[in-house]
Amino acid sequence: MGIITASIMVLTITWIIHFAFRKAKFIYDKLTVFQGPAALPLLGNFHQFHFSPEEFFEQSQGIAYMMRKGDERITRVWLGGLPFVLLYGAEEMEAVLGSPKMLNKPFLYGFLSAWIGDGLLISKPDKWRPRRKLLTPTFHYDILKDFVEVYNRHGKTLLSKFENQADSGNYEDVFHTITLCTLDVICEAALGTSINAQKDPNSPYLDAVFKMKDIVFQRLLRPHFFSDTIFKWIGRGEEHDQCVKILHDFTSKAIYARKAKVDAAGGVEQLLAQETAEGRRRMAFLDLMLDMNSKGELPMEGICEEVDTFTFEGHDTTSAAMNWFLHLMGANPEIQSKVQKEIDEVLGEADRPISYEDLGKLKYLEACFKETLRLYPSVPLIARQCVEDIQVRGHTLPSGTAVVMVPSMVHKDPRYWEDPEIFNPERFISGELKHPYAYIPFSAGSRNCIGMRFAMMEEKCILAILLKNLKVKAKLRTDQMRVAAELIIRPMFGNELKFERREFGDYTPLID
Ligand code: HEM
Repeated sequence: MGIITASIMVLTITWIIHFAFRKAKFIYDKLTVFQGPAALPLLGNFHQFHFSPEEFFEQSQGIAYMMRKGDERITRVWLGGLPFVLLYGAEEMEAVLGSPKMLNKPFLYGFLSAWIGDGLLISKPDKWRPRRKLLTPTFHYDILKDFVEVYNRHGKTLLSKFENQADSGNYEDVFHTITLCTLDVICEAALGTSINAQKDPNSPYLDAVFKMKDIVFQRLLRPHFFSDTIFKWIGRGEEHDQCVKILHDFTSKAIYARKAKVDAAGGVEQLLAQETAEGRRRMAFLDLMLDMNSKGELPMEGICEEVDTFTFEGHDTTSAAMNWFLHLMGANPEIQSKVQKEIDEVLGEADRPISYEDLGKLKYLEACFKETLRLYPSVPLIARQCVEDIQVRGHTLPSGTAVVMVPSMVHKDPRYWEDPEIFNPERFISGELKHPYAYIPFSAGSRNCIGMRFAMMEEKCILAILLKNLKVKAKLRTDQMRVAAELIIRPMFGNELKFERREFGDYTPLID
């Protein structure tokens, strides 16, 4: 019996090794057609990378540029035994992002799962498909209109902070201040309750949000912490678990409290009608999801993971974009004046809230925002996992390969963009995209950003409030700014801005 068991074990192990070896060889053979830096056995290109926010991203882009072959924008990198393929051409992006076979995310996204569960951002296609179909109508304009009041209110709080800064006459790094504002917006939109981040920035919830992002990012940079066991044992596992508890306690308390109100009123519609009659109707994504729950379409657990997903994905991305936009305004005074002229024309002199209709008229501001995202797409890398072989420009990307797409590179490809380094919003007014996948700040294809319209409206509203009332100047020129790529891209030396109050009709630039 012992001999039989031992023989079966030996045969099984031999078969596994044989299978793994054949698979590795298959992948290796397929990937050798792509250019990439020379790799060492087992280590791959690991030793050639510097795993820091300012270096890793720059190095990856540098390698990708250096290794390009003809018209192809494909580079291969081995991190240890793991094959990665970097793509940065529009055709290549289309082959991946437009493919129904490429909906899986690589394991690295899983480091977020303790926080955002199996929500839209990281779920596997079988779970993702029906969930995305269910939630897409939630982001329709008819619903988003209701959030304009939320953008206005939190935008005004941000304005009052910057007005105080204007009175001091100092340059200050505004990155964190803006993040608190976008957190206020997304938490209220998702949960229906205000977290008052701008007024009370020291709450345990906020502390946990910032710590958790740092923990996840630090883990991404340290492959020896990829294993859960090692991470828990010698990494920041304990701190991680404490943060997750605080984050989940906070959101589930709000979710279950709202559910209790819905149940007591006899349904979401009844509760909203009651609240409207009392003059305090405030819609949130949560209400829509609780309605889905009452129809048996979405379990409570699903609501929790999607609320956490929206709050995670919906605050840093919008904050990064708003920060870069203000930097670019502060570095390009003529363009700033043009935006202010449009704001004055659309909003007039009176101090009034911005309406949904106003947002539709702010075309030049929108072009400036799109141009900001071209130069500084908030999400530095978009990745997919091949679970079957796919064809990219006549080559096979074998199953098992992780594909990493770099939006900032396709956004600066001279084949699609004239003078790609220049901040020129006019290109979004007059020009047409030369390729639909040449501009992908919100990703593209069926797994693109579900919050894109929400984000565009939020940004336009808050930025119009700020620029209606303030002039801005950036301390550094754009060519002096360096990018640090974390979960989002941020200005490495901070975003130092100075403000001055402005009146209707004043288009003179702010000078030192
Ligand atoms: C300027 C702001 C934003 C930018 C640049 C942005 C960008 C992106 C990108 C590039 C992706 C694809 C990520 C990937 O596949 O790895 C994505 C996905 C996603 N975003 Fe956004 N995002 C923004 C704002 C928002 C907001 C405000 C929300 C929520 C209200 C949101 C919710 C999501 C969700 C849930 C996904 C996953 C979608 C899916 O896989 O079905 N995003 N976003």
